[in-house]
Formats: sequence, C-alpha cells, structure tokens
Amino acid sequence: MIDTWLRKHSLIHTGATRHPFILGIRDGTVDLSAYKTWLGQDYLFVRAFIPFVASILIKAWKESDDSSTDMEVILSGMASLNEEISWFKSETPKWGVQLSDIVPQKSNQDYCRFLENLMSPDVEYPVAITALWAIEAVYQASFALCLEDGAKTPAELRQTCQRWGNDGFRQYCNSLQQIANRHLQKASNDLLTKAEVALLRVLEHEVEFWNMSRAEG
Ligand SMILES: Cc1ncc(CN)c(N)n1
Repeated sequence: MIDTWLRKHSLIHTGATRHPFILGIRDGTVDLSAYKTWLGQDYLFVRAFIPFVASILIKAWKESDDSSTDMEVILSGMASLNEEISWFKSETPKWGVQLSDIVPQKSNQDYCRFLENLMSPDVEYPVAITALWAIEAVYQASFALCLEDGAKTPAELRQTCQRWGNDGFRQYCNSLQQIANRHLQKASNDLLTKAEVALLRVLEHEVEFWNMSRAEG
C-alpha cells in the first residue's frame, strides 16, 4: 500500500526527502545559520513528537489483534527519542543555541498542531502509524543521502546525519512500514483514504519545516 502511495505522490515525496536544505548539507554549501535554526526548531518539534508516539503506543495496546510486537517497535522508537533529547541538549551549546530562548516558528507550530490532532482517540491506529512511519522515514531518507559515497557533508554535521541516516534507524523505519502495511491491508476504503491524506500532510509539513529552516538562516 505504502509503496503505491509513494509512487503516486513521488513529486512531494522527493520534495521532502531531497530538499535544498538537505542537498546543501550533502554538497557542503549549507548555510550554518540555517542549520542552527533547524537545530533549535527540531528540538521543540521532538518534544511535541514524543507524546504523539506515546499516543500511538496506547492505540497499539488497544488493538484487538496481537500487536505486542508493534508495541515493542514503538517502544524502541521512544527509547531513541529519549536519547535524541539528550543529543539536542549536548549539540545546541556547541552552536551557541540556547534551548530556553527558542521560539517556535509558524511552520513548526502548524506541524505540532497536526500531531496533536492525530493524538485524538478518534484517530484510528492505521492512520496514526502511517503518519509515524512517514515522519521518521523522511528524516531517514534525507540524512542517509548526506552519508552516501561522494557526499561532501561538513565534518561537524556528520554526526547529525548519522543520527537519522544510520542503519539501525533505517531498520526501525522498515519495521514501522511493515506494521503500517499490515494494518492497512485490513482497512476499509474510508480508512485507507484517511491514511493516504495523513501521509500527504506529513510530506507537506516536512517540506515546510525544511523551508522554514532555510528562510530563517
Ligand atoms: C521535523 C521532523 N521530522 C522528523 C523527525 C524525526 N524524528 C524530526 N526529528 N523532525
């Protein structure tokens, strides 16, 4: 299901995963003030993202079929997010970014509001898990690009790219995709439409998030 949607929406998917901000990191031309903007804004995003993932854990737990492996995968993602918060706390001072000074920008606020809407108990598990997969997969694909052979990623940004471009994170994204596909297979047409729309909204928000980082840089 997901592969079909990615083919159908390849233009926006490419826009999200090969954004000029990411291509700038990969070719070494990124404006470092844009990187700092992204860093601070992403810290705020991740703080809002954690309760969203927690809400999906609850949805998985409430599923009638055996979703204990789903729960393990989602829980492993939450453990990584715990590490991610520590990473932001150690990375930001290196760039002179003060966590307490960061003010969320509009694209970030819009994205966080979207996550909050998806946290509602009325939102079905297959819709929410599709969105979770898409959010993580965009970062995985984007940052993995900066680690490919021939990339000229600046040395001081390589660790950032490793965080989401590493093999373990790719496997986590693959597991989320499998879970989403398994639930979408059993879903009604109405639910499929909702999940496809959620995927599209994620891709749009991701593009806006990269745009915001570049514009303020
Ligand atoms: C905007 C955004 N999208 C995705 C991720 C990956 N967790 C993130 N940190 N920030």
